[in-house]
Amino acid sequence: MESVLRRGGAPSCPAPSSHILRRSFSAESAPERKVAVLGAAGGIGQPLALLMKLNPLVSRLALYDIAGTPGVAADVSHINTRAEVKGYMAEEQLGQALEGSDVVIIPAGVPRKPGMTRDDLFNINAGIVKSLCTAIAKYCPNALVNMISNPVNSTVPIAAEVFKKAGTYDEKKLFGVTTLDVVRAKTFYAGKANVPVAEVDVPVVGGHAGITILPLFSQATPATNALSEDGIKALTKRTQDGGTEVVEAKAGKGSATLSMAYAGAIFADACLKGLNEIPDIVECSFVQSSITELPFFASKVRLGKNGVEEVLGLGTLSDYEKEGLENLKPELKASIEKGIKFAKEN
Ligand SMILES: NC(=O)c1ccc[n+]([C@@H]2O[C@H](COP(=O)([O-])OP(=O)(O)OC[C@H]3O[C@@H](n4cnc5c(N)ncnc54)[C@H](O)[C@@H]3O)[C@@H](O)[C@H]2O)c1
Ligand SMILES: O=C(O)C[C@H](O)C(=O)O
Repeated sequence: MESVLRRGGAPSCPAPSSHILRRSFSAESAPERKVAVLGAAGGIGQPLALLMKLNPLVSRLALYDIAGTPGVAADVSHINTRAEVKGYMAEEQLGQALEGSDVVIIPAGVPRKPGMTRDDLFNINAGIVKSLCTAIAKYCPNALVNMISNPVNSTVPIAAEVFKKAGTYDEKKLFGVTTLDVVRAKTFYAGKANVPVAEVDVPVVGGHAGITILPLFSQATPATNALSEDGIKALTKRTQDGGTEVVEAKAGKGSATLSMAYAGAIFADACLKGLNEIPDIVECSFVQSSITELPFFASKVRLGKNGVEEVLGLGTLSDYEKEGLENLKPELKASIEKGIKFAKEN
């Protein structure tokens, strides 16, 4: 089944999920699935908790944060949908939050302020991600991990090293969430190409920071003649700078939260569908990869009952995209190595 999400547009949660679910299961007969959100009381965590509560594929929803989760959990738990919601606060409850989880989503950590790069978050977020992943290795080593915390280009390698040290690493189960780049590329492309956004697909490859974000507009569908070379360059730059656009507009009050929660919900939904063996679920994600010489790379990935079923290739690139690909490699390589070094030394 072609992923409704891949075709594009309209909010996938809950409508497309329900649509797909109707074909496969009734909400009651869908497998039991526990989703944990770590950082659930934050700017992303709260709307993401809401969207996961609306997802009929979720039967248990664990909301964990170092503060504020009882209120968020009580609030979300009143919504009359399938998932049973529990809030967990402070480190001593982290194990309980994680136990039995099928999918763990991590939006824990500090966001950018204007003038900062994602890498400027490394010093704080690397430690947070490391300690959360240590707990995941202990309490739910088989869960699919959806890493949202920035800098994703480094936090995913950190998670991989933590899992390797614990002896639980399975490269099929670790994902850097780059869905927001795809969401942005689709929106910006639809606007400029004058095509219905719900029909648009644009792969975005590479990583999740600045020039490492490489949208492949040459592969965008529906194809268009409406875009000049300069138009494509401008769309590429806007996609790469999408996060900064929001950080600047929020003027010190954080980074993308609502669009990120939407993107995170799309990706978690795809993971759940894969686990439930719904065929042909394809999303872009930053995963362990051998499609380039870099050990982690974002590209289209086919999801299945064990997580990554297949890392799809890059397809045919335009000359402009080929140049972008070569240009991004040094920065992405350095961010990956920085994460690995941190995890090995701490
Ligand atoms: N991957 C992406 O596309 C993407 C998009 C937007 C934001 N982000 C990143 O997501 C992260 C969160 O952003 P936000 O706007 O929600 O920030 P926020 O400050 O609003 O929320 C972060 C939450 O994490 C919690 N937290 C901190 N340490 C924790 C720990 N050890 N365990 C559990 N929870 C902890 C905080 O209490 C807070 O509630 C940032 O790093 C941001 O850069 C990524
Ligand atoms: O830009 C940020 O710092 C947050 C996030 O990575 C985004 O792309 O919106």
